[in-house]
Amino acid sequence: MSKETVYVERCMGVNGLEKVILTEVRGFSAEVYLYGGQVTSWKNEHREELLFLSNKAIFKPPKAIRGGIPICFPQFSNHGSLEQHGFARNRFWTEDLDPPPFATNTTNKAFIDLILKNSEEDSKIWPHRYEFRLRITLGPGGDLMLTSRIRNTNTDGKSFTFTFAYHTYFSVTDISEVRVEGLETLDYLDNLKNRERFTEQGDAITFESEVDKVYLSTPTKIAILDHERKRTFVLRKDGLPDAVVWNPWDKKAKALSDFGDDEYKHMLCIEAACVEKPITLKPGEEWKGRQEISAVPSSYCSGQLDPQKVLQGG
Ligand SMILES: O=P(O)(O)OC[C@H]1O[C@H](O)[C@H](O)[C@@H](O)[C@@H]1O
Repeated sequence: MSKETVYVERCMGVNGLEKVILTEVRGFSAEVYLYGGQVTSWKNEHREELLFLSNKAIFKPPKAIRGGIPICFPQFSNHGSLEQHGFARNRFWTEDLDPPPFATNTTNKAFIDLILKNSEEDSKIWPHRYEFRLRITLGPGGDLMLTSRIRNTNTDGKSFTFTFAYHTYFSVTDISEVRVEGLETLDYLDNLKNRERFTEQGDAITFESEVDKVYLSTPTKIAILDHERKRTFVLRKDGLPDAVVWNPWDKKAKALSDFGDDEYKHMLCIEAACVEKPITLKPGEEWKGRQEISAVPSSYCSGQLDPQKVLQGG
């Protein structure tokens, strides 16, 4: 008798924190912690982990979990008076049992709806009422989709403004063998140079030192090529014009207490974001931001493998 797929399973994760495991028929899976509303794992049909999660990640509030896909809301980075990356990543989300319908109906079965609302405590630092609905879906082909719907439910007539990011940590074999496509020639703000604005030169983005840049008005599709593993991640986004690229490299890695000294070699953050032009919502208005990631064999998507290596059969 064939084992039936359990698409959504609720269980306990590290330190007794609640988590949800999504599984698809072909064997892909994803894990989501209610703490942070955070994806911490995304595996392909061979059970290979596709996201980076630090060996030193701390699963203990109020610390945010280092890795996976933290949600930065209502503030990205330190662009404002709130704590770094806002508070959504270290709050307990709840399951949204009756979410409003989506415009497009799909037949996906492996998904979970989460919700975060204002609390009395948070109102002291961010005096607004809101409903943040997050749907996390694992598609039949293994794609991981995150859809955020944020609604202003203020009753005092006030608008609110926020910045946002899906802070995705991709797992890569060797950062010095990784190339990012889709951000060439774009303008970016360099966080390592007081957010000064520059224009990207050259035709490929590769990595040989610390990087912390906010690329502006990027295309909706970005590819991350892991040459060594011959795997390409394709990130598609909607409603999120910017893309943050971050790798702490050796020195900054050492300064992070929840990050191994050498782990920077095996991760790259590419973050679908809205940073340069914050979003403002009037009471009753809703904003939607979507990210979809997939992992495909490199030759399929790029067609730009190193000719030298191709010739040598490497
Ligand atoms: O250490 P965290 O608060 O999680 O932030 C990690 C990183 O997130 C983003 O990528 C920012 O652009 C970086 O400046 C920051 O260092």
